[in-house]
Amino acid sequence: MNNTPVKLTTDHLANFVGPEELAMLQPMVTVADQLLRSGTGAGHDYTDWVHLASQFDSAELVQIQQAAAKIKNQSKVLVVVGIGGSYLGARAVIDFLSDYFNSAYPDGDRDFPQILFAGNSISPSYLNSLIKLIGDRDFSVNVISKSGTTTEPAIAFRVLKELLENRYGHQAARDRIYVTTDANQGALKTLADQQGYEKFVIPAGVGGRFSVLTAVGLLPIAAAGFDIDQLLAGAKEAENAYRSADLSQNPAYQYAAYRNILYRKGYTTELLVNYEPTLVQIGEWWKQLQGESEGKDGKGIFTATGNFSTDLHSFGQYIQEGRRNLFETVLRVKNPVSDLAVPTGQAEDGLGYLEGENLSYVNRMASEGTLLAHVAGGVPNLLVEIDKQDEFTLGHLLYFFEIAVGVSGYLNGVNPFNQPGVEAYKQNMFALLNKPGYEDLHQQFQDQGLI
Ligand SMILES: O=P(O)(O)OC[C@H]1O[C@](O)(CO)[C@@H](O)[C@@H]1O
Repeated sequence: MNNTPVKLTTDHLANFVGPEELAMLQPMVTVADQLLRSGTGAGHDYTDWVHLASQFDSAELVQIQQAAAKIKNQSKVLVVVGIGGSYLGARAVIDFLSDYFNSAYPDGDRDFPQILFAGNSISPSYLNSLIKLIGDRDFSVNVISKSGTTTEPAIAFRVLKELLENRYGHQAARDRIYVTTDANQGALKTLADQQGYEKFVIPAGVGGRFSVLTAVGLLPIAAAGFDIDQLLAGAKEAENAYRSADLSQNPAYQYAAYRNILYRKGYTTELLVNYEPTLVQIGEWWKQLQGESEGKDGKGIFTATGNFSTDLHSFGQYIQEGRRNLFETVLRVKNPVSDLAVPTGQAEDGLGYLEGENLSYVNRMASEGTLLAHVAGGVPNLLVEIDKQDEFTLGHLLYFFEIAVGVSGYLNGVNPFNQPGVEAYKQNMFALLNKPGYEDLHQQFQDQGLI
């Protein structure tokens, strides 16, 4: 267990959680584990992600690799169209593994297509800017939607499809469109069948927020030039590492259990904190994973992110001295991708004490200092440390959070695999837009003078 590339440290909880409290949760964790793994818990139809990596269909993997190679040959840009779980995982992985300014380099300096994301908002300015950025470069589109009916990606896809067809003609445009959707249903599936687009399947038993290790994430990640075999290998190792229901043997379950203990003590907001901007999108992925899985039935930890040390200069004051309902999970990279020393011989700036020190060391001391200050200020801290930023480690880390939230949801007595609350805004939006089928609500809004 100690050799895993993801390490959970809970020492800093000593002031907040008694030594016996974790053990007291063991019976509940055992039940939650059984619910999850035996397929008898609420939402059990959506738990196929538990064994995705170890049971991945090798023929599908080949299809993904071939499509990625084809995209590389045909295009300088791949636009990934999707929202929520249909883009957050790919974006998180690609950001985590990429050079910071990869996207800003000229095409000639990039070995793989530039990956752009669309359909994750309804902003017309964003879409116009994206089209401007594509310019006259060759591009392909991977449209991803499990339901095949989500409004945001559907609009973006319609726009980009038209752009492709205008540029390449109807026939050649088809060859640049890759569809990832449900195997049997949805408007996108129907369209893909009619038009003969290359199709990838989101397994029925895997919800959007758990789909990063399906074609949803793997095709864009492979197209960006990253090693999806290693990503899956890391997740597969994690399947094994976190299979025990025994809390003392399972750090992912410990994470779930400590969160539950803290939540019941009134620590109702969790910040996932990073000290490396390449982790920002991991935080975005994690927010959906946790938020949609746990925030229901009037319950659940509210999840947010802290991008440090940047945010220490914005809401750091609140964390240190504001309302005491926060806890932090610090996600730290032990060995950064590259290092840089503070230059020597410049006396005036007051940095003499740092001369020659590596920034990784300074960054680590910033994280240690912050952790000590926040704990002293009444903010419980958990630490999740990863060795390095590579595909294998990331695959392991993604699974760590997934399996933890599955158990965590059951511990809190909710169905971790549905998201009924997301429909509320959609209903209102459809009624306001006068979508067929929403006439009654449209009328109500009209009567209230809202439209
Ligand atoms: O893949 P789809 O069906 O377009 O859904 C995108 C996202 O929208 C949600 O269904 C919420 O509406 C998420 O759960 C999901 O990840």
